Amino acid sequence: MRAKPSFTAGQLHRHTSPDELARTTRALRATGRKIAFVPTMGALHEGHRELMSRARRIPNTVLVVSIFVNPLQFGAGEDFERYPRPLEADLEVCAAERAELVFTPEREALYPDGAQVTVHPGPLGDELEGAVRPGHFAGVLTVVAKLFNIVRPDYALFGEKDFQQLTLIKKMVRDLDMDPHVIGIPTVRERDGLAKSSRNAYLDAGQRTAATALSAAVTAGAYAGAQGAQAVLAAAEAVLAGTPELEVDYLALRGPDLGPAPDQGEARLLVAARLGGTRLIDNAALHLGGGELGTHG
Ligand SMILES: Nc1ncnc2c1ncn2[C@@H]1O[C@H](COP(=O)(O)OP(=O)(O)OP(=O)(O)O)[C@@H](O)[C@H]1O
Ligand SMILES: CC(C)(CO)[C@@H](O)C(=O)[O-]
Ligand code: BAL
Repeated sequence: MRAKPSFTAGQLHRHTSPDELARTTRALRATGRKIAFVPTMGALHEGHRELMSRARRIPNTVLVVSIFVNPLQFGAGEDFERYPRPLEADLEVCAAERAELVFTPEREALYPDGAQVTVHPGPLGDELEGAVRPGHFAGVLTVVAKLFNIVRPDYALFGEKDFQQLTLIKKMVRDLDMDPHVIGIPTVRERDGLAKSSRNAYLDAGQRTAATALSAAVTAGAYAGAQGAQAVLAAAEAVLAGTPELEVDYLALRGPDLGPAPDQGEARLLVAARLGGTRLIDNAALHLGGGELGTHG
């Protein structure tokens, strides 16, 4: 018989084995505690801390954080190799945020046979981020589905910074009848508006200044919402045009679930751009038409 996993409430426990983590979360659920899960790729910053802090505030929950740089979601020539992996500092952040379980699997533990069976994200997976990063969302949904099966969370928290990812995870949970309640958390920003992101560490001083144009563009677009779609795009484009260092991959106005934008009502403005070898994304919620001011999510 397998030993019962040892667990001391209030302490951080690190697991690298999927089986061991699954047994621990199962045992915790049997004691009546709920599981709140924050999946990450590490290099933890204030955005991740906000997800953890929100998770912790759900009553009677154990906070589980995963740290795994998922090779399946990186394309050839992307930054898988150089992605920052400051594990010791990350474990300190998890402890400071009072996580009780942190999962840091090796690649072989999650993909013992490679990844032959994967999750197909459907048409939205080929649009926006998916058009620029083919296969990215199949990689994201596959690892998230695996992590959900291992952790069996009651709640799973994701950032709105990666809005298309959040939308597709909600869709996967609905379409594949999964259990977790998916919670989206608004984007945490630097004082000048730049969305916090692990990839901001790649930026040199000049690029860091230029990077503020992404949030400035979606904010300008959001505030033009009352004048309609054309005005939104024109306002955002004007900001982007003022920062020629940015190579824009897309600026797109969509509905709140990333379908076509409505003539009036809730919408999302999304942008992606490259600065040298660094790719950044941002987005904002807005209200189209009706004379109301847009909001910045
Ligand atoms: N600024 C932020 N505000 C809120 N949530 C965030 C923020 N940045 C990342 N997250 C969320 O944290 C989770 C883990 O993201 P990840 O580890 O990829 O961090 P990241 O900073 O987005 O990294 P990257 O630079 O690779 O995009 C995701 O749900 C993501 O949306
Ligand atoms: C959800 C995720 C942890 C899957 O690898 C990743 O895409 C991320 O960090 O946003
Ligand atoms: N935060 C999204 C993960 C990625 O860009 O690969």
